[in-house]
Amino acid sequence: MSIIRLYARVLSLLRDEARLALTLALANVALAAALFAEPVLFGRLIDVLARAQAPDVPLDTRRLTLFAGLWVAFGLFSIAMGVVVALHADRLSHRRRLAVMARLFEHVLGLPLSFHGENHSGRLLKVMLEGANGMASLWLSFFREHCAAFVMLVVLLPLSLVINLRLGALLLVLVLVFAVLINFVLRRTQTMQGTVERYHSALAERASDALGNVPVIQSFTRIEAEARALRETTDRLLAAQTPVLSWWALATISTRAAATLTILAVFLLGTWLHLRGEASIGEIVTFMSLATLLIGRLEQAVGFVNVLFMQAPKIAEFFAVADTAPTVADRPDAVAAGQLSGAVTFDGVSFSYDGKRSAVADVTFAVSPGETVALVGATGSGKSTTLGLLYRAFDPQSGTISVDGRDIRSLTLESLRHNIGVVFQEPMLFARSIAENLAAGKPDASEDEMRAALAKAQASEFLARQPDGLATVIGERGRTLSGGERQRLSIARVLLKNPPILILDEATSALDAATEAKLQKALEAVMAGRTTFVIAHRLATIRNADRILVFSDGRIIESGTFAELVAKGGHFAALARAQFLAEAETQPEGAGIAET
Ligand SMILES: Nc1ncnc2c1ncn2[C@@H]1O[C@H](COP(=O)(O)OP(=O)(O)OP(=O)(O)O)[C@@H](O)[C@H]1O
Repeated sequence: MSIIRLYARVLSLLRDEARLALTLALANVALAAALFAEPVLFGRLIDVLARAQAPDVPLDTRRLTLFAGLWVAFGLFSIAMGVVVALHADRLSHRRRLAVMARLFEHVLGLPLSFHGENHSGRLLKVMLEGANGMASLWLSFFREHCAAFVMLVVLLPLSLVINLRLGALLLVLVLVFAVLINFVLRRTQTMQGTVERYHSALAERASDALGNVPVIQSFTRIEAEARALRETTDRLLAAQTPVLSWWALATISTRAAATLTILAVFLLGTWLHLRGEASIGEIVTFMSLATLLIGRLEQAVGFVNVLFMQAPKIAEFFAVADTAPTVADRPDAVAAGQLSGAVTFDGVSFSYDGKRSAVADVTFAVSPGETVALVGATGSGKSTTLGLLYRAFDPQSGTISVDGRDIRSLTLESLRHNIGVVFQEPMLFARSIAENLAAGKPDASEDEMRAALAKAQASEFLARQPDGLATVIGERGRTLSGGERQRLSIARVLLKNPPILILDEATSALDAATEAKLQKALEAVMAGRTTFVIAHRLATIRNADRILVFSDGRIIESGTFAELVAKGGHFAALARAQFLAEAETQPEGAGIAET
């Protein structure tokens, strides 16, 4: 996207407050006009005074008072306008900054998991904050300085030509020199600044990745290595940034030099014209003031291009995220699902993350409401992906998934997901209070309901240990809790949601045998009357499933009850035998499959 188009898009984001923005722009024009009047009036005053120097010419007090009065009036008007613009421009840009940030935040939350898989949260946070801040600085500078500066340039130049053609031409040459110079520097540095921004994003990603994994860094004694890696990125960033800064420093110095030379040239040319009787002293004074004003505006314009240039890559990244269309979205004719009963059908469903290798291949099965179906198979065989397709974390490339006979793509996403509760492999908790985490399951849940859900999830006793009970804040991703406590909390969360379809993705894997056995009973009570999908590596936990689907390389290779599959003597039977051996070796008196 060219820098001009980018800027136009940034300004177009003010359309929600178009009237205020337009008023501010007009106030800027008025300001520019008022500022222009000052040097002209000053010149006129000098001429009135100069004329009175001649013998027999009295001082024209009427004109003197008129010009002085007008000058005061324009001065006061400029101050008043300036205050109005500064005050409202500030508020407007802050309001819009927060609004675009909030809009992008909502948009990003709705983007598919595949997008989040490819984009680190640290990078996204940086894009959101820096992009919005960059736009705010452009809006602010547009209303505070640049709108007036550009209007003045457009108005000043032709007017100065009208006042004195030759002196005006000098100013025109100056503007052209500025334009050529800035264009040259822009072209030289645009790609470089893009690289700089990529390093900035990499830096944000690397730092937030490290901060999210402090336990690993400390236990693997990686502090020095991580700090070194970060320094390497900052060194690369600096190496890319330095030439850009040098070019812009050169541009600033050159424009300053051109400005000084122009002022000098105006003075010399003006004096020469005056000596030839072709320009009055007032005209020279007017032109000197005009040139100073114009140079001030030109330098502002250069400053603006510089700000725009530095912010452009950040804003471009912001727009790139904002333009990412959710691949999983409501169809225009999608309807609300209402309360589903939970009959689930997969018909020839295939899905690939990268478009090359299938994560799920031609999966077909049907589940009646209230049935419990277990998915087993080697790690990476496609179990989680299959169930992710059910709540439309992604859409399959081929095949159909239906609930209660209705294609899930004909239902609104929100109403479909309302009917499905997921206990994820990683508990995924918020760094908020226990109550707030539970409220994700049921926003209006009462304290009693929360306590009941925690009791069902075998979490009452751990709640009692928390210093502030339900109000206890549990740290980033629930870090202040043990793995088992996190899992019980996430189970309580889904119990509060009370959905007709339940997905338990390794829900009990972090629990000790005794808690797991207790929770298993609680889960069985919860599972009754709901369609439940269970992913479990420990086959003991799925002994009572109505049906077991055995996955290998994304395909279902066997299906049946526990007894049927063991009797069949295939893949599952081998898996079961291996686990009996493993459990017999490590837990001679433990709860092996035979005992549960
Ligand atoms: N977000 C992702 N992007 C790309 N590939 C992925 C993604 N998630 C999973 N995969 C790949 O898809 C395949 C199936 O993964 P999936 O998580 O469904 O397996 P699984 O059977 O649930 O494994 P596990 O038992 O270890 O949880 C794997 O090869 C995995 O590497």
